[in-house]
Amino acid sequence: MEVVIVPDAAAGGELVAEAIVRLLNRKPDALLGVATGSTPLPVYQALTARVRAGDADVSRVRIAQLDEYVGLPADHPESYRSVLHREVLTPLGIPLSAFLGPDGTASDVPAACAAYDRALTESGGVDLQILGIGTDGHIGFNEPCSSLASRTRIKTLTEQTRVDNARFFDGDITQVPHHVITQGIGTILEARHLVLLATGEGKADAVASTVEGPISAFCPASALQLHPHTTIITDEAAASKLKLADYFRHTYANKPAWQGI
Ligand SMILES: N[C@@H]1[C@@H](O)[C@H](O)[C@@H](COP(=O)(O)O)O[C@@H]1O
Repeated sequence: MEVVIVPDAAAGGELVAEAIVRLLNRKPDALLGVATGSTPLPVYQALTARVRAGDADVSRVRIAQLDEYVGLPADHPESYRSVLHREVLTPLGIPLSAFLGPDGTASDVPAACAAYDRALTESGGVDLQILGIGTDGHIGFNEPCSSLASRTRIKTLTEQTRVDNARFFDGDITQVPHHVITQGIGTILEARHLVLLATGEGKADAVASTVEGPISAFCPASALQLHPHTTIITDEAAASKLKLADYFRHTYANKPAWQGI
């Protein structure tokens, strides 16, 4: 697990955009796993700038969704499909035909979950998965005590996550769905490169548990310790509870630039 402490969210966005540019130059039809939430937005902005500057061609890239609310119509502005359309596909000029995601409106949700999990495998697997982290250590919508071997399935949100996400629903928690579809932790761990971003003091405990805590379903993101290629990118505030922060800084400062993340 590599931990990179960056001065601010914009620097983190540029670092991840650079990793995606390198990936696309090596594999133009890469499957890029994207997350919602406010943390990854600087990545999408930096990537859009790099693509517009001609550094990478996204005409063959494919995009995979991490999670989705159950029951929100697909065209609801806060369905994750709509959010990703707005924040990722439209700015990058990627057509919907290149987008893979679960159907949050399906009448048979377990079947929709299994179909999406299968589709990810059949499409060759995710090459680079962008992740945010919840204040309780969730990744995707795998809440604490999710099985570390879980596959894509329906989950129930904790009260804390619904409170955190109410800001996207005019601050009204009653509008935040209780149920979601999320790639499982086992599914997420199949991506070739996992890049988790965390910014702000509110994520400091979750980051410390993820990086330095025991591997435990109580902090779902700690499962990333099992993955051979995980990069954790944090700002100073989110890194503030890491005991090994100086070691991580030293390691990254002495890494050859050609190596990337
Ligand atoms: N399902 C999403 C997660 O994928 C995201 O990581 C988390 C944190 O969001 P933010 O980056 O806005 O703090 O929010 C939601 O719960």
